[in-house]
Amino acid sequence: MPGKGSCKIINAMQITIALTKGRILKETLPLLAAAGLEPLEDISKSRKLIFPTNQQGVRLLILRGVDVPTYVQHGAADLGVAGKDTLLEHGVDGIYEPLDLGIARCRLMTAGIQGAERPRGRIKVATKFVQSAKRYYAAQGRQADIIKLYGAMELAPLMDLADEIVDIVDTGNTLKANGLEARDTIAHVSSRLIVNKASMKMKYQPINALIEKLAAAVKPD
Ligand SMILES: Nc1ncnc2c1ncn2[C@@H]1O[C@H](COP(=O)(O)OP(=O)(O)OP(=O)(O)O)[C@@H](O)[C@H]1O
Ligand SMILES: O=P(O)(O)OC[C@H]1O[C@H](OP(=O)(O)OP(=O)(O)O)[C@H](O)[C@@H]1O
Repeated sequence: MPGKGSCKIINAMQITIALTKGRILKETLPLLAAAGLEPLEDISKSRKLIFPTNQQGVRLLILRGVDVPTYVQHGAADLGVAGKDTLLEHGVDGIYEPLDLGIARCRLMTAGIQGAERPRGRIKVATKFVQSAKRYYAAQGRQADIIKLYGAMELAPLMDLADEIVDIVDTGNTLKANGLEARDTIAHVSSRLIVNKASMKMKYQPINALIEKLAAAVKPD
């Protein structure tokens, strides 16, 4: 018969993984499957946010990307998968980043109107990546007024809301379709496995086993 304390031990071994929904989720699920971890139902056909898996005690949370580091930082999830762009914005206090999963690759870049001269003095920059933009322009010695947007950044230079934007670029098609050109690369982005620092200590064995299996599943560059 299990004693009173055994429940705690089982809970301590519960592993919660926060996944970023959308394009990252699509690329994460095959990696998890290769590591032997699969949700018990089709996530794409469900409105649920928590999914048990084929491994007892391991569950998946489906979140917006921006919320994944928050769940992991506070220990509401032990592990997470998030884009490097999101991690650069959020900061990595209380979080380890042990593995580059090599998925959802893109670049965080500055962009502006095709052929337009870049302003010399103070520059207006529209972006949802406020922290990364601030750091980037400061490192360049440029004075920048950062305007926070939540999407469709490409519109900002066209409507004269901003001189430049800081956004994700992959093929460059979105910029081109809107008459913009990519300028400087701020960061190379891919999705990372992140781990709560306390969880890494308390649940070292199962977490490390998962990291090793995922590392083996990651495609080399
Ligand atoms: N065109 C792209 N190619 C490859 N990876 C991308 C691309 N766009 C975004 N990503 C990566 O995927 C992550 C999620 O982007 P996605 O566009 O799916 O969601 P979002 O619009 O940023 O967030 P939400 O849907 O929560 O508002 C980004 O944080 C980035 O790491
Ligand atoms: O260089 P490209 O290949 O065109 O990709 C870049 C675009 O991809 C992302 O948007 P997404 O397609 O995810 O749409 P979103 O606006 O919903 O984020 C990102 O915000 C860029 O707009």
